[in-house]
Amino acid sequence: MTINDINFKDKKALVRVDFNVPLDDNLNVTDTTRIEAAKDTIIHVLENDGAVILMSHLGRPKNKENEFSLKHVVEKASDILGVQVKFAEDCVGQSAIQAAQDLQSGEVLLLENLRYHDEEKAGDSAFAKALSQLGDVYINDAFGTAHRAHASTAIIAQFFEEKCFGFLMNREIENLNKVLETPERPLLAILGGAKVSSKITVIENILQKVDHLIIAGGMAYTFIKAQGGKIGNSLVEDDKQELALEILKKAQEHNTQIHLPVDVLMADDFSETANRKEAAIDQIPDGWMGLDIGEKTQQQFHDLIQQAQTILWNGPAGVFEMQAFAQGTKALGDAIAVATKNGAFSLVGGGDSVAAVKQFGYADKVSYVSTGGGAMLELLEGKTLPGIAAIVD
Ligand SMILES: Nc1ncnc2c1ncn2[C@@H]1O[C@H](COP(=O)(O)OP(=O)(O)O)[C@@H](O)[C@H]1O
Ligand SMILES: O=C(OP(=O)(O)O)[C@H](O)COP(=O)(O)O
Repeated sequence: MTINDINFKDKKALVRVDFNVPLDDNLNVTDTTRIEAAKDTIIHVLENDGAVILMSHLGRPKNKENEFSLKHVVEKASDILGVQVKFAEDCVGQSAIQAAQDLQSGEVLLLENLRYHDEEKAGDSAFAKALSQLGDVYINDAFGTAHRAHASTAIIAQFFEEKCFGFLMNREIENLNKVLETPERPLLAILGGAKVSSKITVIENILQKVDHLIIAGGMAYTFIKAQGGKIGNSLVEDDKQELALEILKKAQEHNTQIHLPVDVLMADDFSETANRKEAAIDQIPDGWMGLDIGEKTQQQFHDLIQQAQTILWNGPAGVFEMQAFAQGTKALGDAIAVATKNGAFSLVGGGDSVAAVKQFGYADKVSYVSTGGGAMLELLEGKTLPGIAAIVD
């Protein structure tokens, strides 16, 4: 059953969205991407004479702290949707039931943070049932939370006859499939970021599928050291060196070419004002650390990216949060933008990678930017996401 098969007339659609958006110190929303991404699903229900009840979590509250209240999101959501969004002080109980009952077709109601109740994360069945009684149809459009087996994502679906994914969820799955299932080749994956250990399953799963794999960022030094290189004080996970060698060997078996940086921009301190120098990647002296890829590497990666037909990017090439070490990540973004303009399909995902792409102005120059961090990584690891399985099953 897809969203287009459902008749929403005079029905209330209970829509799980991921409105887990960043707020500043004054509790204003600073990035509206996830709200905008859910818009077409919400508008579809309204245009088909239904009403929408939105449910989401915000942050990781412990004790119903005000800073995690979804009331801070109401104004931005109203602006984006072009409809005044109503708000229920709780997601279950009398206030929620009354607000849902009063809701008319064409109206939108946002429920208070699901995680104000421990039952949400516990995947509590009675809580899921109570939520389900607010609506007639269930739509899951919360891709960013699809890797969580929570009440509103994985448990609630069983209480509905009519249930489906929203448009965002469909888009995310479709675009990921363009990379993982039916890529135009050559397929290139670029993995960066800080730790090998947090992405090891991604590397292992990706290795079997891609033609080329670039390993950049802080992750690269564990591979360089494992091969006998001198990495000075660069980030390293010594207990993962053996694994790094195994990965290099496996890549050969799969005929996958792994590309590591050949040079590095190093610094004598982890700070914006540190002294900086370029060096060969395996010749970093003690007291220095690699914080970005060097110019030669940027050029090599640029050329490699131009040869790819499908490009997946997760994880920055350096400490891009500091301007002094942002150049390598910018160069990757630039190269991917050029390749995309020339016809390649490019997908970017991961919290920090997406932040970098937006910060440097490449969000509109790649084919698809995922709204999921952890969710996208788990899909890349080859896992089935509970939020997806609950609808498909
Ligand atoms: N050479 C490096 N040394 C230390 N940290 C690095 C290095 N390169 C990148 N990083 C850091 O990695 C972090 C991002 O990693 P990660 O969370 O794995 O990315 P993503 O969220 O895109 O999956 C950034 O904070 C960045 O500063
Ligand atoms: O922002 C989210 O995850 P992400 O930062 O990995 O994309 C989701 O809303 C999930 O939140 P959670 O990691 O608190 O379960």
